[in-house]
Amino acid sequence: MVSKNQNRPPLPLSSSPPTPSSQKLMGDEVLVDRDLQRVAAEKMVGTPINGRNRQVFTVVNGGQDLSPNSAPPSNAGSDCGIIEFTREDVEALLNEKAKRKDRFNYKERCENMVEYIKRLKVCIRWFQDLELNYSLEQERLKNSFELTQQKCMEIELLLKIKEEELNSIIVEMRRNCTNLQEKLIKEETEKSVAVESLAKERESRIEIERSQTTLSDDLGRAQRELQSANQKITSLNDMYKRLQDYITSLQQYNGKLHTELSSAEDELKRVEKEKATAVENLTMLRAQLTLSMSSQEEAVKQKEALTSEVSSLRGELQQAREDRDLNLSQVQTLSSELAKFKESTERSCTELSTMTIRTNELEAKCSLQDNQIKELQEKLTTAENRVQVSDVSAFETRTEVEGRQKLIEELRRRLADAESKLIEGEKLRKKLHNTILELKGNIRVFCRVRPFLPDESCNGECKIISFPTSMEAAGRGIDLNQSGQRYSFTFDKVFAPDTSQEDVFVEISQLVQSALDGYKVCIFAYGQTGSGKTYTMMGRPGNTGEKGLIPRSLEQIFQTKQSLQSQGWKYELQVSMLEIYNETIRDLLSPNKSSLDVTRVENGTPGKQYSIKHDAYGNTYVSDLTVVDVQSAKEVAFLLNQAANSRSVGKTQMNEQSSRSHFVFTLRIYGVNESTDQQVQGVLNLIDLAGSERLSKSGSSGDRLKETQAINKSLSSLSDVIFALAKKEDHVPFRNSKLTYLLQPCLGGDSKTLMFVNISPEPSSVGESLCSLRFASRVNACEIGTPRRQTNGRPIDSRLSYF
Ligand SMILES: Nc1ncnc2c1ncn2[C@@H]1O[C@H](COP(=O)(O)OP(=O)(O)OP(=O)(O)O)[C@@H](O)[C@H]1O
Repeated sequence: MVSKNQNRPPLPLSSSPPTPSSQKLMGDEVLVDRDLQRVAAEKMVGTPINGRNRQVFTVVNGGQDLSPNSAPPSNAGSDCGIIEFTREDVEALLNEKAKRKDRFNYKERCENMVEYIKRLKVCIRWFQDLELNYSLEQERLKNSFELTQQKCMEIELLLKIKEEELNSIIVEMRRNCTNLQEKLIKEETEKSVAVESLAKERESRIEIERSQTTLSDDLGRAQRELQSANQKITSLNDMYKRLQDYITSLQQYNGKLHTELSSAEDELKRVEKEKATAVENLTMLRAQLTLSMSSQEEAVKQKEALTSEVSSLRGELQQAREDRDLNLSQVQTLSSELAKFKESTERSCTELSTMTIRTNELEAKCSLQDNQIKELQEKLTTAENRVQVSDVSAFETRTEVEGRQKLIEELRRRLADAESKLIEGEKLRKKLHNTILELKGNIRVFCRVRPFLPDESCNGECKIISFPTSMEAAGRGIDLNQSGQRYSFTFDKVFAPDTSQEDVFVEISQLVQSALDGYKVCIFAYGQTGSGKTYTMMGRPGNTGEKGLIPRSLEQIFQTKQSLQSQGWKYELQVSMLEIYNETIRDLLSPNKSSLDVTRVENGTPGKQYSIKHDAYGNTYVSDLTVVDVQSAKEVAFLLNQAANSRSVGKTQMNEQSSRSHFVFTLRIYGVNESTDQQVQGVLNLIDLAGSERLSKSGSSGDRLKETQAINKSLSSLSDVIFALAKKEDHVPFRNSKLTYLLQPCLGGDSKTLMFVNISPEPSSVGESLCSLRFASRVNACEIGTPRRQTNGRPIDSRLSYF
């Protein structure tokens, strides 16, 4: 019964209660048997307890089948080896019947019972061990159940989240589904439409097939055209390459110009140095020449004195010779007389002695005269020697003077050469500078400082403006001193207060010439009130020496027009003048004076409203503007006078006659060369802007205040445009004011533009001057593109074209 057999088959699952026979047989032990049987059955084989099967352990233990033989290992009988019981063993033990030979042999019966009890005890111990193992296993399973439950909860939570996610996905998908359904419906409608159109297309296809034949012919023709177009493309490509080469050569030319410029500058420096040395030499030679001239004059004087002395000595000598000859003849006469007397010695001794005395006297006189003659001859020789010496020295001086005169001539020639080279070099420098600027595409800026006016006084201490003298900055730099702080600026040219109107014009004459060559040229003057804008542009009325740029430009244009006639050029010139006053355009040449007053109402409608328009070719039009054909500078002068009388001027704190508007003078030039069939179309715009001062400075009120506000608005629009251009912004606010809209072609590209920034030297204007210089400096840095020459035909209605 007690078995050590491990391979014994496991106890079958059974919950059958102990048979009644065993109950009967066992008597009071039946209870024990039944309990043991139940406990063994329950604990060993997982018999349902309280009707519940312990199947759950199977699940908890990961699907491990909890078969009866999977019972925890038992230690039963560990003190006497491993004793294991099977169900049959236990049942056999419980069902074991007492073997009794003698029913009343209680001893035997007792022994049997003891034996049986022992076995039962072993079995019970086995059961107890088993129970202990089971309780341990139960504990372990409980723990793992809790763990699993926790995991379950987590999984449930995850599942919940997942479910929510899935729900939202489902909602989204449902929405998508609805959309798709809608799309489907739409597609279906489209499809039906498409089907319809397909039918139509089929019909049209038949139609097309019919026309295909025609098209095939066309295709053949088009292919031929394509071939010729391809040829054109090839030739255009060639041209493109040629243009590329041309650009490269232009770039090289530019580089060459740069090197030439630097070499010209070097040459200029060298020539300047040579000039300085030549001038120095010349001064030295001049001094020497004056010295030698004075010494020559002295020598000539000496020579004259000596000559007169020599002639007087010669006279004296002649006299002495004559005396001597006379004396000699007397001596001869006396000698002959002596001979006669000697012959007649006898005749008179007294006479002889007298005669001897006389002869002696005469001989003594003769020898005296001989001595005198000798003396005079000596004197003559000395005088002649001196004359010879002075002649030699005079000759020497003359040759020296001639040599020096030759040297002076040579130096003068070299100086003239150097000066002409200098002028040529300067011209070349200007030309190269112009070319570089044109290539750079910048707006050029000239700065002009006006002199102090008679009613303004300033001693050296309050000098706020100075001009640097260094080689690089000379003529181009200006320094402004504000409360001890120095601000330096450099422009294309800086004109000091003593620069004449003519000198200023010389600098812009080339630009004016460009207008005749077919360029759009725009020159405008910017600066605070009273800084000299009108003086620069128009000059001082009634003083021809102080004519401004506008009259001078026109004179030059008419002169050049005249001289170009011999080359076959014929020009037509048209003038228009307008002003922008309080953001309104006024036609200054309008024969109808009322048109100047835009606020005036005629026949129920207000005065003319001029509008600005730009076409695709960069031409600007001002509707209804008066354009006058002009033939001479005088005619223009007359028109300028007429316009000046119509201008809006007023008195401000800063200027007696202050321009309260922007004045725009336009000269349109249309040129044809009949011999070469060339055409050019240039425009010259000369603009005198209104003063740029702040309200506080202008001391304006009432109408003046309104004017100043309008001026400031348009000038600030101008600066906005300039800054937008400088920053290369996509949007440039040209339309913000009439002025900027009118100037759009000049500021936005195409044209050669020059700005004068006029500066007042007054210390009280230092703030305004600084603002003007800063603005001008930004303008100088502003790139507007490369100017283009306009050589096409005139616009359809050229009389409307403005810029
Ligand atoms: N370079 C100069 N040489 C001599 N006088 C000058 C010079 N520049 C300006 N002036 C004189 O200064 C005064 C003011 O000049 P102007 O009227 O030209 O200034 P403005 O800038 O046009 O002023 P506004 O904006 O008020 O019209 C005038 O009397 C003018 O003759």
